[in-house]
Amino acid sequence: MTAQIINGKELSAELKQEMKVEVEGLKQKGLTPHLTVVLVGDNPASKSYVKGKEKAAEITGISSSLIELPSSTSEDELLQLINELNDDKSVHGILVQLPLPDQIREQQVIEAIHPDKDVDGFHPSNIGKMMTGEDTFLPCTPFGIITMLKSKAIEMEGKHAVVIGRSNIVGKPVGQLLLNENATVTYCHSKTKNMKEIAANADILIAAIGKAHAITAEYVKEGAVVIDVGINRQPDGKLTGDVDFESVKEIASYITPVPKGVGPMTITMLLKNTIKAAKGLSGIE
Ligand SMILES: Nc1nc(=O)c2c([nH]1)NC[C@@H]1CN(c3ccc(C(=O)N[C@@H](CCC(=O)O)C(=O)O)cc3)C=[N+]21
Repeated sequence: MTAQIINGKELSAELKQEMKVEVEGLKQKGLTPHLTVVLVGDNPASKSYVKGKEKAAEITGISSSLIELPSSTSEDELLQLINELNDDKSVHGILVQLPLPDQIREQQVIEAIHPDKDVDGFHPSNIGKMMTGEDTFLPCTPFGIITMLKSKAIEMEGKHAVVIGRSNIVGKPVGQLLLNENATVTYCHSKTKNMKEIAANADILIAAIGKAHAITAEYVKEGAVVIDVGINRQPDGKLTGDVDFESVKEIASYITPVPKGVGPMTITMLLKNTIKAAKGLSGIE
Protein backbone atom coordinates (compact mmCIF):
# COMPACT_ATOMS: atom_id res chain seq x y z
CA MET A 1 0.00 0.00 0.00
CA THR A 2 1.22 3.49 -0.76
CA ALA A 3 -0.17 6.04 1.64
CA GLN A 4 -2.29 8.99 0.73
CA ILE A 5 -0.63 12.17 1.97
CA ILE A 6 -2.62 14.52 4.19
CA ASN A 7 -1.24 17.89 3.16
CA GLY A 8 -1.62 20.28 6.07
CA LYS A 9 -0.51 23.24 4.03
CA GLU A 10 -3.28 22.78 1.46
CA LEU A 11 -5.93 22.09 4.10
CA SER A 12 -4.75 25.18 5.97
CA ALA A 13 -5.11 27.28 2.84
CA GLU A 14 -8.72 26.12 2.43
CA LEU A 15 -9.55 26.76 6.08
CA LYS A 16 -7.95 30.19 5.94
CA GLN A 17 -10.14 31.12 2.97
CA GLU A 18 -13.22 30.10 4.98
CA MET A 19 -12.00 32.10 7.97
CA LYS A 20 -11.33 35.12 5.76
CA VAL A 21 -15.00 35.16 4.78
CA GLU A 22 -16.04 34.83 8.41
CA VAL A 23 -13.69 37.63 9.49
CA GLU A 24 -15.10 39.91 6.78
CA GLY A 25 -18.54 39.31 8.26
CA LEU A 26 -17.31 40.10 11.77
CA LYS A 27 -15.64 43.28 10.55
CA GLN A 28 -18.97 44.41 9.16
CA LYS A 29 -20.33 44.03 12.67
CA GLY A 30 -17.46 46.18 13.95
CA LEU A 31 -15.36 43.32 15.30
CA THR A 32 -11.80 42.72 14.09
CA PRO A 33 -10.30 39.72 15.87
CA HIS A 34 -6.93 40.60 17.33
CA LEU A 35 -4.12 38.29 18.41
CA THR A 36 -1.20 39.49 20.51
CA VAL A 37 1.92 37.34 20.45
CA VAL A 38 4.56 37.79 23.12
CA LEU A 39 8.09 36.65 22.33
CA VAL A 40 10.69 36.68 25.08
CA GLY A 41 14.32 36.40 23.99
CA ASP A 42 15.70 35.59 20.57
CA ASN A 43 15.33 31.87 19.97
CA PRO A 44 15.65 31.65 16.13
CA ALA A 45 13.08 28.82 15.81
CA SER A 46 10.56 30.84 17.84
CA LYS A 47 11.13 33.87 15.63
CA SER A 48 10.44 31.80 12.53
CA TYR A 49 7.16 30.40 13.96
CA VAL A 50 6.06 33.85 15.04
CA LYS A 51 6.59 35.11 11.49
CA GLY A 52 4.45 32.24 10.21
CA LYS A 53 1.67 33.23 12.63
CA GLU A 54 1.76 36.88 11.52
CA LYS A 55 1.62 35.92 7.84
CA ALA A 56 -1.28 33.53 8.37
CA ALA A 57 -3.23 36.08 10.41
CA GLU A 58 -2.81 38.64 7.64
CA ILE A 59 -4.26 36.25 5.03
CA THR A 60 -7.43 35.80 7.09
CA GLY A 61 -7.83 39.49 7.94
CA ILE A 62 -7.15 38.88 11.64
CA SER A 63 -5.06 41.67 13.08
CA SER A 64 -2.02 40.72 15.10
CA SER A 65 0.68 42.41 17.06
CA LEU A 66 4.01 41.18 18.33
CA ILE A 67 5.54 42.24 21.62
CA GLU A 68 9.22 41.39 21.80
CA LEU A 69 10.93 41.37 25.18
CA PRO A 70 14.62 40.83 25.98
CA SER A 71 15.77 37.43 27.28
CA SER A 72 16.60 39.14 30.60
CA THR A 73 12.88 39.87 31.26
CA SER A 74 11.81 38.87 34.77
CA GLU A 75 8.77 36.74 35.56
CA ASP A 76 7.13 39.72 37.29
CA GLU A 77 7.58 41.91 34.24
CA LEU A 78 6.02 39.30 31.98
CA LEU A 79 3.12 38.70 34.40
CA GLN A 80 2.54 42.46 34.55
CA LEU A 81 2.34 42.62 30.74
CA ILE A 82 -0.11 39.70 30.69
CA ASN A 83 -2.34 41.51 33.19
CA GLU A 84 -2.39 44.54 30.93
CA LEU A 85 -3.28 42.40 27.91
CA ASN A 86 -6.00 40.64 29.93
CA ASP A 87 -7.55 44.06 30.64
CA ASP A 88 -7.10 45.42 27.11
CA LYS A 89 -10.48 45.20 25.36
CA SER A 90 -8.86 45.40 21.90
CA VAL A 91 -6.93 42.14 22.52
CA HIS A 92 -8.89 38.91 22.02
CA GLY A 93 -6.15 36.30 22.01
CA ILE A 94 -2.87 36.17 23.92
CA LEU A 95 -0.10 33.79 22.96
CA VAL A 96 3.16 33.71 24.89
CA GLN A 97 5.62 31.79 22.75
CA LEU A 98 7.21 28.83 24.55
CA PRO A 99 9.83 27.92 25.66
CA LEU A 100 10.60 30.82 27.99
CA PRO A 101 13.99 31.74 29.49
CA ASP A 102 14.95 29.80 32.65
CA GLN A 103 14.16 32.58 35.15
CA ILE A 104 10.48 32.52 34.12
CA ARG A 105 8.21 29.71 35.31
CA GLU A 106 6.05 28.66 32.37
CA GLN A 107 3.18 27.40 34.48
CA GLN A 108 2.85 30.78 36.24
CA VAL A 109 2.63 32.46 32.85
CA ILE A 110 0.12 29.97 31.42
CA GLU A 111 -2.13 30.41 34.46
CA ALA A 112 -1.91 34.22 34.30
CA ILE A 113 -3.50 34.41 30.84
CA HIS A 114 -7.25 34.93 31.13
CA PRO A 115 -8.95 31.65 30.11
CA ASP A 116 -11.23 33.58 27.71
CA LYS A 117 -8.12 34.84 25.85
CA ASP A 118 -6.17 31.59 26.06
CA VAL A 119 -5.98 30.80 22.34
CA ASP A 120 -3.26 28.18 22.97
CA GLY A 121 -5.71 26.23 25.14
CA PHE A 122 -3.03 25.71 27.80
CA HIS A 123 -4.82 27.20 30.85
CA PRO A 124 -5.83 24.53 33.42
CA SER A 125 -9.43 25.71 33.22
CA ASN A 126 -9.53 25.10 29.47
CA ILE A 127 -7.68 21.78 29.79
CA GLY A 128 -10.32 20.72 32.33
CA LYS A 129 -13.12 21.65 29.96
CA MET A 130 -11.44 19.72 27.15
CA MET A 131 -11.31 16.65 29.41
CA THR A 132 -15.01 16.82 30.17
CA GLY A 133 -15.83 17.51 26.52
CA GLU A 134 -17.16 21.03 27.06
CA ASP A 135 -16.87 23.69 24.37
CA THR A 136 -13.54 25.46 24.87
CA PHE A 137 -10.27 26.45 23.20
CA LEU A 138 -8.55 23.27 22.13
CA PRO A 139 -4.75 23.20 22.07
CA CYS A 140 -3.75 24.07 18.52
CA THR A 141 -1.61 21.09 17.50
CA PRO A 142 -4.06 18.41 18.77
CA PHE A 143 -6.99 20.37 17.29
CA GLY A 144 -5.11 20.50 13.97
CA ILE A 145 -4.51 16.75 14.04
CA ILE A 146 -8.20 15.96 14.65
CA THR A 147 -9.13 18.40 11.88
CA MET A 148 -6.75 16.62 9.48
CA LEU A 149 -8.26 13.22 10.32
CA LYS A 150 -11.79 14.55 9.86
CA SER A 151 -10.85 16.18 6.54
CA LYS A 152 -10.24 12.69 5.15
CA ALA A 153 -13.27 11.23 6.94
CA ILE A 154 -10.94 8.89 8.84
CA GLU A 155 -12.96 6.93 11.38
CA MET A 156 -11.73 7.30 14.97
CA GLU A 157 -14.55 5.57 16.84
CA GLY A 158 -13.50 2.15 18.10
CA LYS A 159 -10.04 2.47 16.55
CA HIS A 160 -6.85 1.87 18.49
CA ALA A 161 -4.97 5.16 18.62
CA VAL A 162 -1.42 5.06 19.93
CA VAL A 163 0.17 8.33 21.01
CA ILE A 164 3.95 8.33 21.31
CA GLY A 165 4.87 11.23 23.60
CA ARG A 166 3.15 12.70 26.66
CA SER A 167 3.91 16.41 26.61
CA ASN A 168 1.31 18.79 28.02
CA ILE A 169 0.98 20.58 24.70
CA VAL A 170 0.75 17.66 22.27
CA GLY A 171 0.81 14.08 23.55
CA LYS A 172 -1.58 14.28 26.49
CA PRO A 173 -4.22 16.49 24.85
CA VAL A 174 -4.21 14.69 21.48
CA GLY A 175 -4.89 11.44 23.35
CA GLN A 176 -7.76 13.11 25.17
CA LEU A 177 -9.28 14.44 21.94
CA LEU A 178 -9.00 10.99 20.34
CA LEU A 179 -10.75 9.55 23.40
CA ASN A 180 -13.47 12.20 23.03
CA GLU A 181 -13.91 10.84 19.47
CA ASN A 182 -14.39 7.35 20.96
CA ALA A 183 -11.00 5.92 20.02
CA THR A 184 -9.27 3.44 22.32
CA VAL A 185 -6.14 5.30 23.34
CA THR A 186 -2.73 4.05 24.44
CA TYR A 187 0.08 6.40 25.44
CA CYS A 188 3.73 5.45 24.98
CA HIS A 189 6.66 7.38 26.43
CA SER A 190 10.31 7.08 27.35
CA LYS A 191 9.61 4.48 30.07
CA THR A 192 7.38 2.28 27.89
CA LYS A 193 8.88 -1.19 27.60
CA ASN A 194 7.52 -2.66 24.39
CA MET A 195 6.89 0.44 22.34
CA LYS A 196 7.44 -1.21 18.97
CA GLU A 197 4.79 -3.88 19.57
CA ILE A 198 2.29 -1.37 20.91
CA ALA A 199 2.86 1.04 18.03
CA ALA A 200 2.59 -1.76 15.49
CA ASN A 201 -0.88 -2.46 16.89
CA ALA A 202 -2.16 1.06 16.18
CA ASP A 203 -4.83 1.91 13.65
CA ILE A 204 -3.92 5.56 14.20
CA LEU A 205 -0.35 6.35 15.22
CA ILE A 206 0.59 9.80 16.51
CA ALA A 207 4.34 10.41 16.65
CA ALA A 208 5.27 13.25 18.99
CA ILE A 209 8.61 12.28 20.46
CA GLY A 210 10.96 14.88 19.05
CA LYS A 211 13.50 12.48 17.57
CA ALA A 212 14.17 12.56 13.84
CA HIS A 213 13.06 9.45 11.90
CA ALA A 214 12.60 7.40 15.11
CA ILE A 215 9.42 5.76 13.79
CA THR A 216 10.50 3.33 11.12
CA ALA A 217 8.35 0.85 9.18
CA GLU A 218 8.69 -1.73 11.98
CA TYR A 219 6.53 0.47 14.21
CA VAL A 220 3.69 0.65 11.73
CA LYS A 221 0.87 -1.75 10.96
CA GLU A 222 -0.17 -2.22 7.34
CA GLY A 223 -2.89 0.33 6.55
CA ALA A 224 -2.37 2.46 9.68
CA VAL A 225 -2.91 6.22 9.68
CA VAL A 226 0.34 7.95 10.67
CA ILE A 227 0.46 11.50 11.99
CA ASP A 228 3.91 13.03 12.35
CA VAL A 229 4.13 15.85 14.88
CA GLY A 230 7.94 16.04 14.85
CA ILE A 231 9.70 19.22 13.85
CA ASN A 232 13.38 18.40 13.95
CA ARG A 233 15.90 20.79 12.44
CA GLN A 234 18.61 18.82 10.64
CA PRO A 235 22.25 19.93 10.34
CA ASP A 236 21.55 21.04 6.74
CA GLY A 237 18.81 23.36 8.05
CA LYS A 238 15.92 21.30 6.68
CA LEU A 239 12.99 20.28 8.86
CA THR A 240 12.20 16.62 9.28
CA GLY A 241 9.66 14.61 11.23
CA ASP A 242 9.74 11.86 13.86
CA VAL A 243 8.60 9.40 11.20
CA ASP A 244 10.85 7.78 8.62
CA PHE A 245 8.58 9.01 5.82
CA GLU A 246 10.12 7.08 2.90
CA SER A 247 9.72 3.63 4.45
CA VAL A 248 6.49 4.27 6.37
CA LYS A 249 4.61 5.70 3.38
CA GLU A 250 4.82 2.27 1.72
CA ILE A 251 2.87 0.70 4.59
CA ALA A 252 0.48 3.35 5.92
CA SER A 253 -2.93 4.20 4.47
CA TYR A 254 -2.53 7.90 5.27
CA ILE A 255 0.52 9.87 6.34
CA THR A 256 1.29 13.49 7.15
CA PRO A 257 4.52 14.99 5.78
CA VAL A 258 7.00 17.31 7.51
CA PRO A 259 7.10 20.12 6.53
CA LYS A 260 3.61 20.92 5.19
CA GLY A 261 1.82 18.66 7.63
CA VAL A 262 0.83 19.29 11.23
CA GLY A 263 2.92 22.51 11.56
CA PRO A 264 0.79 24.72 9.30
CA MET A 265 -2.38 23.27 10.87
CA THR A 266 -1.18 24.37 14.31
CA ILE A 267 -1.10 27.97 13.12
CA THR A 268 -4.45 27.65 11.38
CA MET A 269 -6.13 26.39 14.56
CA LEU A 270 -4.59 29.29 16.47
CA LEU A 271 -6.43 31.62 14.10
CA LYS A 272 -9.65 29.64 14.56
CA ASN A 273 -9.25 30.03 18.32
CA THR A 274 -8.61 33.76 17.92
CA ILE A 275 -11.90 34.17 16.04
CA LYS A 276 -13.64 32.12 18.74
CA ALA A 277 -12.12 34.34 21.44
CA ALA A 278 -13.16 37.53 19.67
CA LYS A 279 -16.74 36.30 19.28
CA GLY A 280 -16.90 35.04 22.85
CA LEU A 281 -15.55 38.23 24.40
CA SER A 282 -17.80 40.50 22.37
CA GLY A 283 -20.92 38.36 22.59
CA ILE A 284 -21.25 38.06 18.80
CA GLU A 285 -22.27 34.68 17.43
N1 LIG B 1 2.71 29.23 23.08
C1 LIG B 1 3.09 28.49 22.06
N2 LIG B 1 2.18 28.00 21.19
C2 LIG B 1 2.57 27.25 20.11
O1 LIG B 1 1.72 26.80 19.32
C3 LIG B 1 3.96 27.00 19.91
C4 LIG B 1 4.87 27.53 20.85
N3 LIG B 1 4.41 28.25 21.90
N4 LIG B 1 6.19 27.30 20.71
C5 LIG B 1 6.74 26.57 19.60
C6 LIG B 1 5.75 25.57 19.03
C7 LIG B 1 6.06 25.11 17.63
N5 LIG B 1 4.99 25.60 16.79
C8 LIG B 1 4.96 25.49 15.39
C9 LIG B 1 4.04 26.15 14.61
C10 LIG B 1 4.08 26.07 13.23
C11 LIG B 1 5.03 25.32 12.59
C12 LIG B 1 5.05 25.28 11.10
O2 LIG B 1 4.25 25.91 10.44
N6 LIG B 1 5.98 24.55 10.47
C13 LIG B 1 6.10 24.49 9.02
C14 LIG B 1 7.51 24.81 8.57
C15 LIG B 1 8.07 26.09 9.11
C16 LIG B 1 9.55 26.24 8.81
O3 LIG B 1 10.02 25.87 7.72
O4 LIG B 1 10.26 26.74 9.71
C17 LIG B 1 5.77 23.09 8.54
O5 LIG B 1 5.82 22.15 9.33
O6 LIG B 1 5.48 22.95 7.34
C18 LIG B 1 5.93 24.62 13.34
C19 LIG B 1 5.90 24.71 14.72
C20 LIG B 1 4.11 26.27 17.56
N7 LIG B 1 4.46 26.26 18.85
